[in-house]
Amino acid sequence: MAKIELVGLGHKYPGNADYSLQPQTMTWQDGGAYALLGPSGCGKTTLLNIISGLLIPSEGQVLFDGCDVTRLPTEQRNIAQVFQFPVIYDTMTVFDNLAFPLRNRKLREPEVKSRVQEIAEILDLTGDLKRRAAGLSAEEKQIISLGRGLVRKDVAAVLFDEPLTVIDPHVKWLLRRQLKRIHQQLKLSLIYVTHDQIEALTFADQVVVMYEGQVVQMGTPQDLFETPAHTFVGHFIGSPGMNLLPCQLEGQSIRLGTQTLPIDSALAGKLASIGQPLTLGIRPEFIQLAEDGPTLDAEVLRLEDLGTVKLLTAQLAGQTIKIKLGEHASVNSDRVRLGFTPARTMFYADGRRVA
Ligand SMILES: Nc1ncnc2c1ncn2[C@@H]1O[C@H](COP(=O)(O)OP(=O)(O)OP(=O)(O)O)[C@@H](O)[C@H]1O
Repeated sequence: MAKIELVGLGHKYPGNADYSLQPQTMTWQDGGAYALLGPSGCGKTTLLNIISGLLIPSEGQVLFDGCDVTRLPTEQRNIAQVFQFPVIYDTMTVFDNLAFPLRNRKLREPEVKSRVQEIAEILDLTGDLKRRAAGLSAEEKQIISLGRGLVRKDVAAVLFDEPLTVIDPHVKWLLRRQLKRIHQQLKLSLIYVTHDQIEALTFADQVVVMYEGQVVQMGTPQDLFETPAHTFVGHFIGSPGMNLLPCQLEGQSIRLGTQTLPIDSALAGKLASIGQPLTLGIRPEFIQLAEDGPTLDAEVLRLEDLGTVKLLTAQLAGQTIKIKLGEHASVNSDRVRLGFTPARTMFYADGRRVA
């Protein structure tokens, strides 16, 4: 396993004026389970291909444990890859498919056997080891592809590119949990590309969120939920995402339309130094119906019962705002007073969190 460093790494495809990957520097720790998450076109595949060696970046370097591998071909990087669709040998048995990467590295047969058995057990393939791969479904073949990716202990990293695309939703859920267990047991460095936030949040210790060619936040699922570093993270993570409301600083208060919300003097001082248009960000989970204390008045648009929670949609300062309430909450008027939890109220300027 290796520590992976990206140093001033950026990429422009030939003929493109703009960066598909904005120049950036970051470190991916040895043994970490990382998910690379972002919408279509944000640059995930470009970054993964640079790490795997399929693409040479137009600038910057990739280091594996301090060694510059930027221009090394994939075969010389000592990585394993799992793609969207199965890559296995139909004529071989499941055992031989799993053993292939180990035999290729000239491991001794007793070691091959014990490692294949270990992986087969985790992926629930023990009963299938003697079967020929040709007779298996696409889903079963993809599980073997996962096993082939995970079977070597000596790889710098295992890279997954949307590996569960062909898998049925129920099995997907089980596999995500198994992958997490494999990571805990085997301590492999895993990088998992996905555009699905549930997949990223259940699999990874660290989620790397990409937006318009930039990593806008690398953090635990809890960090992304509680302190989004960018409005995109606030909006993209969570269901529904963070409420984002344009606002102005006015002395010791925040102005939202015709209403004001008092803030403490340290925060006011910090925001005064920003000198740019501000956006207040608050998750639907951190707004309450309030009777006293600082509140904001909002017009009720609708209240939906989602089973374990109720979702209130309201209008505040010309903006639609979402509030998650308890399952027994009721709203008996067309106006409500809302309290914002101060510690969960974030401020952004030009997309970035400033307080
Ligand atoms: N070979 C290429 N030549 C020119 N531009 C490219 C090439 N490959 C990707 N791009 C552009 O680079 C940007 C990032 O693409 P990339 O495929 O890395 O995004 P992605 O996040 O992986 O998207 P998806 O989830 O759809 O695969 C996009 O604007 C895309 O159009």
